[in-house]
Amino acid sequence: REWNLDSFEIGQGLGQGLFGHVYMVRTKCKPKYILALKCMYKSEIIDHCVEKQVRREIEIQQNLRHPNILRLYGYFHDEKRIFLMLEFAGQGELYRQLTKEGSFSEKRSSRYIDQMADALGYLHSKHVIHRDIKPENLLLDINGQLKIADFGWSVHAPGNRRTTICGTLDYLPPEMVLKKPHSEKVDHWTLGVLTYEFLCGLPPFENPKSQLDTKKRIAAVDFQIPSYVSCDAQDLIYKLLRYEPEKRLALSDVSQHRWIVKYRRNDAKQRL
Ligand SMILES: O=C(Cc1cc(-c2ccc3c(-c4nc5ccccc5[nH]4)n[nH]c3c2)n[nH]1)Nc1cccc(F)c1
Repeated sequence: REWNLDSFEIGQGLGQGLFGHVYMVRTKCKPKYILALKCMYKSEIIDHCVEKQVRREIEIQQNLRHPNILRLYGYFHDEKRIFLMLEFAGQGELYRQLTKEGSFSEKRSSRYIDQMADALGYLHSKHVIHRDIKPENLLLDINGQLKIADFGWSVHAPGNRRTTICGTLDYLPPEMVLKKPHSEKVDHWTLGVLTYEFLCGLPPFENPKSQLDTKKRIAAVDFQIPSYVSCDAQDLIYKLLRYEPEKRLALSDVSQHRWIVKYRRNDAKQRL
């Protein structure tokens, strides 16, 4: 069926950034779907020479189906703009909650990492890597389920972006900082950075005053884990933040790690 702007009632703005504004919208005809409509100007995409990436991103995202990856239902365009029909995530940006709460509990962090490992395993099975996963690119649906939304193209209300437009180094593995070839193992490293950040409120190699120092610390895998972090969580972080990509814990082993299983098992118990 043909979608166009007239198919929707436009609601509140959800965020904006480099290439576009995102609005909460509802389909006019029944069944009334709520979704996030992203509007990007063709002129801006052309000015930034990212036309190919946008096409590729649309192509990739349309074929992804996973409970922890934000859906791209479809897209349409008029003479000036491209519109993306994206899944609406009812609890918004995970990053806002992390900033507001400071850090997450071990149980909450463990569940998010479990969901991310599952989503990354799925992406790697489709040979999709480096999804630029950082808290700014993670959304939460109405049930608190994590959704990876690849904001490679931007999308953040001004002010809540923690870093400059050029993006942050905090999540890059040594091989990318040292401009060496990289594999899907970059995502394993990032998972370790995120585990640390959910529990401690800050990424392990951050130095807000010096990007150079952050690079040095990443290349030297120079980080300390605060003692309030449980031994199980520390064990997982040490097994992901390894200099050698092939030594990083496999995603299937992350899902079976005791720090992940112990909270998931409680779920099962509750269901019984
Ligand atoms: O740009 C994105 C990713 C993306 C996702 C979003 C986005 C932003 C916000 C939301 C939200 C949302 N829900 C909220 C609830 C409360 C407060 C804020 C909220 N934002 N739901 N779904 C979203 C989706 N913007 N951009 N994808 C993409 C895909 C293909 C081609 C391309 F160029 C880009």
